[in-house]
Amino acid sequence: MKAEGQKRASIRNVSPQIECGKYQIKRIVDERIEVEADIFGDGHDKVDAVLLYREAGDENKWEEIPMIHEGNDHWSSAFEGSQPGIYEYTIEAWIDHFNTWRSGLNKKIEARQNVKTEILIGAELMEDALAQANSGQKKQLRNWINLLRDEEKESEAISKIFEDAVTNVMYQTRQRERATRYKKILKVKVERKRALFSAWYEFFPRSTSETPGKHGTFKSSEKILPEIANMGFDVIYLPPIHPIGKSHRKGINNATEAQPGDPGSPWAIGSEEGGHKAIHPELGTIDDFTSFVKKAEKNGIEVAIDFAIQCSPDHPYVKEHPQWFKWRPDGTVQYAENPPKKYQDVLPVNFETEDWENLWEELKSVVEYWIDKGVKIFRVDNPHTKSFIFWDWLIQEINKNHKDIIFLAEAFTRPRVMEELGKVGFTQSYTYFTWRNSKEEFQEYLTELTQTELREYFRPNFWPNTPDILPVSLENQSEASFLIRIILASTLSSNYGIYGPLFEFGLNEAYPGKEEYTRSEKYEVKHWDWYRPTRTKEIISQLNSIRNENTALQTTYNISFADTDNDQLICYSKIDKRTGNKLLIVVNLDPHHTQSGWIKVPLKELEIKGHQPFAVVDLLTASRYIWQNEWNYVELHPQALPAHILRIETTNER
Ligand SMILES: O=P(O)(O)O[C@H]1O[C@H](CO)[C@@H](O[C@H]2O[C@H](CO)[C@@H](O)[C@H](O)[C@H]2O)[C@H](O)[C@H]1O
Repeated sequence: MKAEGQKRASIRNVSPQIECGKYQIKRIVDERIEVEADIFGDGHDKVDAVLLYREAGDENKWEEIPMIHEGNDHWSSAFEGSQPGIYEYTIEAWIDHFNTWRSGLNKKIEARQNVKTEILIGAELMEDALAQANSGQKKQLRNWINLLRDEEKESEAISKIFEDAVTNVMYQTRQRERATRYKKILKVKVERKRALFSAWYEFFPRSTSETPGKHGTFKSSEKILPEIANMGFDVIYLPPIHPIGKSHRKGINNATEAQPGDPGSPWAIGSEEGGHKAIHPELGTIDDFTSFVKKAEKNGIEVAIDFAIQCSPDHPYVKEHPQWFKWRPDGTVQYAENPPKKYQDVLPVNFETEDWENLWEELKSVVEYWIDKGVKIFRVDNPHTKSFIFWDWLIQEINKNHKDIIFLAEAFTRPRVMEELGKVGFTQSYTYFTWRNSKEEFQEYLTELTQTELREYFRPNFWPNTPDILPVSLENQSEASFLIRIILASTLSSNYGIYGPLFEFGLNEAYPGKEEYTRSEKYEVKHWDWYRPTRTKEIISQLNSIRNENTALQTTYNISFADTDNDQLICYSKIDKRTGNKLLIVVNLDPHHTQSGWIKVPLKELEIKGHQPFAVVDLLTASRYIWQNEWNYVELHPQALPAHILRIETTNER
């Protein structure tokens, strides 16, 4: 290229990008993508730069946004994706000759030097700009050139040079052939809002019958939808809904042998009644399922199903595609595991099979089958025991025709492995929240999730409990512990979920020596009084309404921790600058004792002027307080309410 050797701007350290642009970063619609870089030229000439972005596939149609110099050669700008899809972005920078000349001229004027020649150079720069100008701009440029060349009008010329009109025209007509384009085109996956803001409720449809001892169905599950909607959940997640195998079926309390009548674990997918595209007959028919999905939608709830790639020995795949399993010399397949857990009732699929292409296509067809039945959210079971390269392919393939599909990675494993799943495209991920307990642990973990590179690709979903986990923080604990955990989950993270109705009923009995529920629903049909009111239920409804009404709780990435003088009190602010919604949350982490102390309100971040009174309203109790100082006293009784969710009202309001 002709101008290649004339390029003088350097663009370095561009962020965000993951592993040199190998993976896409993640955002939702209308969420800002702040792009930063070090941009500089040789010598002392001034540089300028623009951020370029476009929807992928829209070749050549770049939108441009000026970049701002933040100082020390560091530049920034931001853009947003207006609809779900892949967007591309890059940077272009160049030596800004006009601005360089004008600031030199200014210095000479200030030093009272003769600027006659300088002004003539300015006229030449304007002449160069004519080639890029439209007809209106050409007219303006010619007038200014004449003025700059008129020796009689030097002072008029000087004041013209510094006018905004000149700045604008010279900016719009700048020469770009010597501009440097950043060497890479980076990508961001823009998703629908639910990818970042969701409240999940997991339950077993088989436990929804009104008659004790009877197997629940999709029809009986429909009846409890209003109850779940009243609590404010917007995603229902169902454990696998497919036929359950009989061979090596598990019994009560994870027994490796079932007794007659034991229903088996729903994750033991597949029997002579069908596999991953079939419905467990006792739950109903495919029509019952689609009707359930529609009823849920009417209640403002999306249905998420489980995608567990494993097969009971009775699954049709085992006979039809034996090449997808790793057979041992004794003619058996080693059962699946997630060490130290053993899944004796299921066979893992072998992702190293020679027939991997057919396997991948079949699994893709499973996801598409359920999308066709109205499902848009998949909770993926143990994705870390399947190959990353498969997930990378599958998620991209599905997103080609369905940009609104959400995949939640259920991987409680090593950090690097969980991170890789986020990188290859999982929309949301389960986290270590379940095992974080102290103020220091929460602060450290949230800082890692929101302030490091993880922020770009790992979207957390916080779960206080799951059918597999009754954590120590809830085991044998009272209502206060359940409230503390759900207040933390729903306010620290914009995506959160619970396994009900055990959570709202406060069920807390663990299997001896394990972090699991005793007599787990995973191996039994239960009978619950779904309509039993509990205080936890009431507070969950309140929390979900607060989340819906306060945009500051609709992202995880605006958290900022505040000082407290008591380690049992954790305090954090959440601010939405666009809407002006400002919250300050204080939680007593001690479920057994009243804790009191002083919290330091981040006045600057909340835009409160020091020593001016401001009102805070507790959204949980509607109590209103006027505070004046930076440090304020709080006292939280866990048996009453273990937290304040304070909305900062207008400053100076009494
Ligand atoms: O391995 P995780 O702890 O992440 O748990 C998930 O996957 C398990 C395997 O699918 C699943 O385990 C349940 O189903 C198994 C297969 O039927 C059975 O052997 C286990 O005893 C049972 O817990 C677990 O529920 C799921 O969340």
